[in-house]
Amino acid sequence: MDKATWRKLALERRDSLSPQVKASLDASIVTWIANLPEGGPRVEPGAAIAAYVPIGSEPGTTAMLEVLREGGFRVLLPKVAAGPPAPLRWAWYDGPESLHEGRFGLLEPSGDSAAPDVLGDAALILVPALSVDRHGVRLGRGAGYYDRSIPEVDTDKLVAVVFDDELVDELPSDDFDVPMGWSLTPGEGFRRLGTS
Ligand SMILES: Nc1nc2c(c(=O)[nH]1)N(C=O)[C@@H](CNc1ccc(C(=O)N[C@@H](CCC(=O)O)C(=O)O)cc1)CN2
Ligand SMILES: Nc1ncnc2c1ncn2[C@@H]1O[C@H](COP(=O)(O)OP(=O)(O)OP(=O)(O)O)[C@@H](O)[C@H]1O
Repeated sequence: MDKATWRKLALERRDSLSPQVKASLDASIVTWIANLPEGGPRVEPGAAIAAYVPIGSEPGTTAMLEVLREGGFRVLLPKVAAGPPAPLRWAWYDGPESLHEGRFGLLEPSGDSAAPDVLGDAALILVPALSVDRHGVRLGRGAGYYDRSIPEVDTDKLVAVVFDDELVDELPSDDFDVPMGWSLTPGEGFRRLGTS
């Protein structure tokens, strides 16, 4: 099965989740994040953590940004620039009222973008994904934004956030795919990838 077919199937499955089931799965994801670093990657108090603003059927809610802030972490969020796919820009999260709609219906911080290399300061990067496999291969939305943004980042800092049935044995991969070191799912929490 090619990436496009995997993507289509994952999106169809996500769209078929009832609002109640989705809300309960999202709440579990928020709890795992609120309990960091328990059971997950090492992060020091006050560290910068890059996250994303979940929209539509994506796993999680903005509550995960709030619990990170309440936990004393500084939160970076991606901003998509105009034009063809390019490395993501990053800005600091400053509360729900500071988010506004950007490209593709995404919610982004309204503040100025930080320096392009600010991602290097992040202790952890929560990466939105449609699926991830046990070797760390991530399936995203297909524009290559994250692959362009994180090539230099340590694998141990990269966490693909997916629903449990989206953690699979093997996905098709390309040379430019940046491997993830962890998955985060509602049922299993943080799990290391790529060790087998
Ligand atoms: N919440 C969230 N934020 C994120 C991502 C994500 O997957 N989720 N990204 C993960 O990379 C980046 C944005 N990547 C995206 C890539 C493609 C499309 C997309 O829907 N493309 C459609 C065109 C839709 C339109 O033109 O309105 C397409 O290509 O068919 C959206 C976002 C950065 N921020
Ligand atoms: N580092 C890179 N530099 C330039 N182009 C890239 C890079 N990484 C990926 N691409 C291009 O991006 C396109 C999409 O890649 P892929 O299907 O892996 O996206 P994805 O990781 O699923 O998407 P996203 O990161 O937006 O969620 C490919 O056509 C590929 O050529």
